[in-house]
Amino acid sequence: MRRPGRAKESRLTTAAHDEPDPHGETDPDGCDPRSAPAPHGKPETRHALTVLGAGVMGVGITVLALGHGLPVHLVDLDRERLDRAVDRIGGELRLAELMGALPAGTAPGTLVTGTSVKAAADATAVIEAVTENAATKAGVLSEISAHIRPGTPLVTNTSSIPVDELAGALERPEDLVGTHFMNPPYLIGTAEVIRGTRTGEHTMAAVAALLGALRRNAVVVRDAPGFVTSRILHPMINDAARVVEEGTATAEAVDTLMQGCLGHPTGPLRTADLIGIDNLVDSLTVLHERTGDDGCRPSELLLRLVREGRLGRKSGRGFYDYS
Ligand SMILES: NC(=O)c1ccc[n+]([C@@H]2O[C@H](COP(=O)([O-])OP(=O)(O)OC[C@H]3O[C@@H](n4cnc5c(N)ncnc54)[C@H](O)[C@@H]3O)[C@@H](O)[C@H]2O)c1
Repeated sequence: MRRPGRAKESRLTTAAHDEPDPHGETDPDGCDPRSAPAPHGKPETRHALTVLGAGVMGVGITVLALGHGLPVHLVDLDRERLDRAVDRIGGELRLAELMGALPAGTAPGTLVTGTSVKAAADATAVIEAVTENAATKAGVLSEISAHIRPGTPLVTNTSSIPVDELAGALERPEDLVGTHFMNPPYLIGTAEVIRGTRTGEHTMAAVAALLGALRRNAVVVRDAPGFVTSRILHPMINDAARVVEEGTATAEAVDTLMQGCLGHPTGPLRTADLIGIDNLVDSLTVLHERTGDDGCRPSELLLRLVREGRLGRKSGRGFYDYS
């Protein structure tokens, strides 16, 4: 039951911008976060997230966390994207609440946005959801690890890049784990957790505690390109696009058959539009480069849609028109 006195429309309690730290190295209390002791034994019970990347997944993960009462510091390079993200987060929080996807009676967490990772010093976990590019991710993970306490879990939400590959860029590879939230994270109750060969026990315990606080069901898998879900789903969507490209059927016919005959919830091409076709092409490229599987080479149709700016729901048009 909802707590008395809390307005329904006030799920997004605060949307503030952080201030750049003029000294660059220390937190607001003047403590160097890197000298704090590493947490051992029990995982954190207090959660405060830093989410990197205010795109499709950064927004969705932020909604999930705020809706479960966790404070979030959302970081993106692009100030305009952050401003748009704040509007989308407000709308998606209301939608998630209407759909009964959030725990009733939980006061929403506080949202702060900013363009610098330095303000992440107090985070109990960092979730990275930046563009699916190994060099970009390695750079941003390595940068933020210098500003957080050793032992703070660094969670990459990569679709396909092996966790071990990203861990190679870090001084503390034991702090890195993969958690592949699906889109939208607040509606999909199961998350794939990828344990790299160097992921530490403390990180596994901390990510389990975090997913517990977010009421997600975790399935732990071994590290590999695309893990389980992307390794299966993304080549299947690529094949669906090839069927359209070859003129065998329209996108609508492919989706109707996959829904009606095979029980796919939306059809693979509607899923492509939900994922974002640019992100799908990036993920397929990662898979193709790392597995050599020709089924993962992005189809000409997907590449053309990206060239034309038809990125799916996020741009208003992909296989379908959302205008
Ligand atoms: N879209 C999906 O359905 C889906 C599902 C599961 C996992 N993923 C993965 O989640 C990650 C994010 O995907 P998305 O769809 O949200 O992408 P997106 O393109 O919508 O957003 C990426 C965001 O990252 C920001 N960014 C890029 N470099 C940055 C940096 N150095 N620091 C801070 N921000 C930076 C960009 O400005 C952009 O706002 C990718 O790794 C993707 O593969 C996506």
